[in-house]
Amino acid sequence: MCGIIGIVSHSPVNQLLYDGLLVLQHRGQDAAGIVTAEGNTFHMHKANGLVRDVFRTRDMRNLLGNAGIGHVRYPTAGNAASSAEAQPFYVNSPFGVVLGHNGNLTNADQLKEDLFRLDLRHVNTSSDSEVLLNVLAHELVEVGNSQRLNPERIFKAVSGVHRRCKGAYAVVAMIAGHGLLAFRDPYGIRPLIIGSRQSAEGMEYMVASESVAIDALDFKIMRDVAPGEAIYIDEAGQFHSMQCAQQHQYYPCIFEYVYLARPDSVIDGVSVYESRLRMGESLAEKIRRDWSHLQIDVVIPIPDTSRPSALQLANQLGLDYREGFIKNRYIGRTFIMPGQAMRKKSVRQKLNAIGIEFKGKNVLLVDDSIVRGTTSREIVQMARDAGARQVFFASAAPPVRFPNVYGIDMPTRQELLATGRNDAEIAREIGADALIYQDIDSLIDAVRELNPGLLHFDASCFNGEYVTGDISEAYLALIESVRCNPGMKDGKDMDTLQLDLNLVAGGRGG
Ligand SMILES: O=P(O)(O)OC[C@H]1O[C@H](OP(=O)(O)OP(=O)(O)O)[C@H](O)[C@@H]1O
Ligand SMILES: NC(=O)CC[C@H](N)C(=O)O
Ligand SMILES: [Mg+2]
Repeated sequence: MCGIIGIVSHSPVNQLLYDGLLVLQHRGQDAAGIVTAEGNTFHMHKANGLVRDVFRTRDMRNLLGNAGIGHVRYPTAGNAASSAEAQPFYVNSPFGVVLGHNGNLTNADQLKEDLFRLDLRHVNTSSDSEVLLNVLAHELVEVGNSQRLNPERIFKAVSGVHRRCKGAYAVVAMIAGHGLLAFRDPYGIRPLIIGSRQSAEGMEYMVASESVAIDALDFKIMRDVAPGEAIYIDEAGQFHSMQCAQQHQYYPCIFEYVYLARPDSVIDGVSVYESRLRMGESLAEKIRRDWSHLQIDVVIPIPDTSRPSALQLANQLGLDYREGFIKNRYIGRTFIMPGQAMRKKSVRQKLNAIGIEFKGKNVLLVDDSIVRGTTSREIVQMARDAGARQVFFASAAPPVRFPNVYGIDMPTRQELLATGRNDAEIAREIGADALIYQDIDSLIDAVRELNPGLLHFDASCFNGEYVTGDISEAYLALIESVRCNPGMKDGKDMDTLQLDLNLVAGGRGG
């Protein structure tokens, strides 16, 4: 999950894009970038780091123009450390296209090979997003046939992207001399929402990963971009939209509601905050039903994301809710940091216990999820060190047992605490006296009750069902071997691996 934003205005957009990226910072802390369009010229600045560190005043001054796109990166593919993979990406033909991507392509290797062999396009990074940009550029060439692009041709090119790309993609792009294009994959796995506002000179539009950016920039929410749909705002400020996928159906990622999104966002008609309250309610029901023998003195959230669930859980059970852990506001989200050593160190730097809330008490710690167990292991120990008698742990999400291949960086089963372990074994691993997980059906109900129109969700990290239908055991094994053998990224080994991936992709008709 990265954060993306695009704005078409009647006045300079550099500050708006910067402010929008700031409120999407929770979606990616590794790199940030902005491209603005001034006539046919793009101005770009991107680098590794947080938004506030990447953009200096001189960079902002250079970002001229009344339209632009921005990106905050949380890497899932390619090289996390490489600033060459910061987004947006640029390609000079046709016309000049820039693109920012949230998600992960599951057939990127096959596409890269096809681009080189069939489309005569070279992609020099290992980023799947640069592959996506080149597929879009190629499709734009195909439909344009050296003429100026119009909405119809642009939408036809997006249909071509849908035909070729597999996986998850929410995209913002700009075509030089034309306008702003945004689209969402045919399952709508990653979120994308549109806003507008009336200015003295006419309508202005924006698209963003989350509604919180639309609120913060004082635009009004129009609606979510539908799965498979594309939005195009031309140079004259005219709004166009079209369904570009032959088959399309909502399968939004349920982990957005569990952890990724900000609680003050509304995604696909569901308030993230309210869904978290409901997760707390159903967890409370489960405790009342199956765990009534636990003598709980106090409920303590693990800041930040679990707070609404923990609060509602305590309310439902008539228990005290206390802030037993204080969060250092200058440390970012630990789950989306690269590397286990950094994540582990940061939990201790980020959270500290308040002794009186633990001393001699039986505490129920509530977190939104347990993924690698980095947070829960440390936190249970901190509760014990602070004098807790018994430490119980509740997770507002079910066990995470399967890799995510759609834009969340958890590609290997080995790193997931719950893979191959039952609840009792997981409780032992994190050192808890009892462990209560949300049931998958209750999680889905908690979200769906807020928008009954959402019939399906991508819940693959909980149930192992991959909606795109192209995820084989061989694919997962290869992704894991790349992750577990970083040495294989160089030289012959990587070539062998690349070949294997192509065979896997080819074998399934990709
Ligand atoms: O089992 P783990 O691998 O530790 O992952 C799960 C933890 O990571 C996240 O917290 P994070 O610190 O990223 O962000 P938050 O402040 O939004 O809760 C999440 O809220 C859990 O606390
Ligand atoms: N989390 C994401 O959306 C990642 C986007 C892209 N796959 C990258 O690695 O940069
Ligand atoms: Mg957390």
